[in-house]
Amino acid sequence: MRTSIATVCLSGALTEKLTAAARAGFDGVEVFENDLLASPLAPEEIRARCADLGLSIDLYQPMRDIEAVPPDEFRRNLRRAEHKFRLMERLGADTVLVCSSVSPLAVDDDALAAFHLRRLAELADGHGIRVAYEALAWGRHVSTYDHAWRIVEAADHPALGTCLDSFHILARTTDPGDLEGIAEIPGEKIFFLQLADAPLMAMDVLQWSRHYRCFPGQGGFDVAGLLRQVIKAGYQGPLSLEVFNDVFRQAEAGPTAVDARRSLLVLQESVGLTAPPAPVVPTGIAFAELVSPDVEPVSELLEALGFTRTARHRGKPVDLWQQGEARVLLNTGPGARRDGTQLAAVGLESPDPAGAAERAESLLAPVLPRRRTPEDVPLDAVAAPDGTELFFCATGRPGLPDWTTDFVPAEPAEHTEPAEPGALVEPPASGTAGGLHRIDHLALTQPWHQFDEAALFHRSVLGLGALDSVDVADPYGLLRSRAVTNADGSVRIALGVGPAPSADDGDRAQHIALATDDLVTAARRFRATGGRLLTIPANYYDDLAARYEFADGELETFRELGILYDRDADGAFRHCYTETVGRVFFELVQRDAGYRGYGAQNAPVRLAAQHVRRPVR
Ligand SMILES: O=C(O)c1ccc(O)c(O)c1
Ligand SMILES: [Mg+2]
Repeated sequence: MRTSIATVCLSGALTEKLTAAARAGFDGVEVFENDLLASPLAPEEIRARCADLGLSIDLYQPMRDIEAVPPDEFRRNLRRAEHKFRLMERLGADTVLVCSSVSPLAVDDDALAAFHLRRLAELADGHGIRVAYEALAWGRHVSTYDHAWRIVEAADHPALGTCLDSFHILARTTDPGDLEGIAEIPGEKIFFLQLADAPLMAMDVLQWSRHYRCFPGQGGFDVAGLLRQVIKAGYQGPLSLEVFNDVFRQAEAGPTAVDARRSLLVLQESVGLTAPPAPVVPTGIAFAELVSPDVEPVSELLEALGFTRTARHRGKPVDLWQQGEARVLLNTGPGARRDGTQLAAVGLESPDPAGAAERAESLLAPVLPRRRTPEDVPLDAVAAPDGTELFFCATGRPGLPDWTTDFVPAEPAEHTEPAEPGALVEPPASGTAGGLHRIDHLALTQPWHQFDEAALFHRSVLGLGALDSVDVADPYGLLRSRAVTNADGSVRIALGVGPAPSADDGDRAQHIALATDDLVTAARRFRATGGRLLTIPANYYDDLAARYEFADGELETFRELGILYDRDADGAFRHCYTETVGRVFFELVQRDAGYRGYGAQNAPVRLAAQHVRRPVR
């Protein structure tokens, strides 16, 4: 089906919006009246610009407060409509959206509403224009799709149909039975379909609609269930996104348009309209790559954690540090000097790296060059919305490109023969010196305007499942966090976001959580080798003592080492934190098999402790 996007979804001037929509691959747009009014371009010029960009103008909107008003008012409305129809002819738009009236002048009289809409449709017809009547969820007398349809049916004019908007429908009902009436509407009388999702919130519906809509798949509505009914009805028009959202209004139009189109691609797949390459769910974290201009502090930290530098890239200043199954690449190449120490890339162990990349590409993930230098093993990689490079890896699996073959053992120094594929998969002789054996999870703080996009990206592109988002109090704002994981928890990524645009985007913290079976021993070893753990206030431990019972001496040990504790119905979680280098710190975690969380309960205390250690700017 054709895809379309309302100009109100995107930031910027009309021409910027149109360019962004076209670049993201939309077929058409809904032109919002305000965007046209504010544009220096004449309607003919807008029409030409759209044509140049390959965009159709699928809808002009909105027209308000037309129907069921006193005769004088209606006469004025027709005059207004005549103006707009002439404008639409110049624009080359053949469908206009009419919202159900919110005017205090409107009366509760369906027959009158039908009569007025019929008169409007007759006038529109003379200009070759169709009228699509939409029930606003807060309409004065008409606020449901079935009511709007009854009026359209009664008006009985070929140039009059209805517009369905998933927000207005799903904001008013969560009962799938209430959607079944949609399939009863003749498909050709559904003139337009607007799609939006929204987080489930208990608030005034108009405010909810105007500020919190999001793209399908980013909220809590069953947009797919609604779309199935619309398809069942025989609807043939475009799938159009209409999202009013305070964040998207500020964010750059280009990336927002891509996020929007990805959401539609995923929605179309979910109802069986399209069949892109299936997701290939990652089965583990092959490596985390840090780039850093400060080799020494990072190396010292890795050493104190018990990592061993086992290999070096044969062509670049990239070292492989290993401990058990935990692998950290430390890249000190030219790119490293730009932004300080940060987590720049993640290797995801993939059953089918090429298939994973095809899936990602089909969902508009930027594909990265397969080789960083001509000698490198060709690896499939894409960029996540925050710029993190995701490599789809096959570590030591014959027949597939193996990233470890680009590395040669670090010792002895003169040894430069390329290693056999898989040669580095075995833990080095040092084994798990620090008692840490794998990466438990990665935590990536997203740019403030990309949180919803990031969650949708990781779910749809990587096939990970998303947990509910949680709010976490930071001393200087409220953070949101949402984890995405695979089924067995061998891949866990905690996506986070700050409260507002950060003054310095480089502040976005990232961390690597390393798993241990014995946190107390691991923490002691870390300290004994010169590592510094984040200090946690005594008040926290007094509170723990009130909430849980501990074995003799356990709480005192936690207090001494700065270990935080949480539990859910299925198990306990013990964790502590290293100091931060650049944007990056490490977490040491001991997770009982059943525990599913990330210690969010403790995050406010941890965040406050990290602020104490960092100079306030
Ligand atoms: O919030 C509004 O006024 C408004 C306008 C046009 C629409 O299509 C809509 O769904 C809402
Ligand atoms: Mg709408």
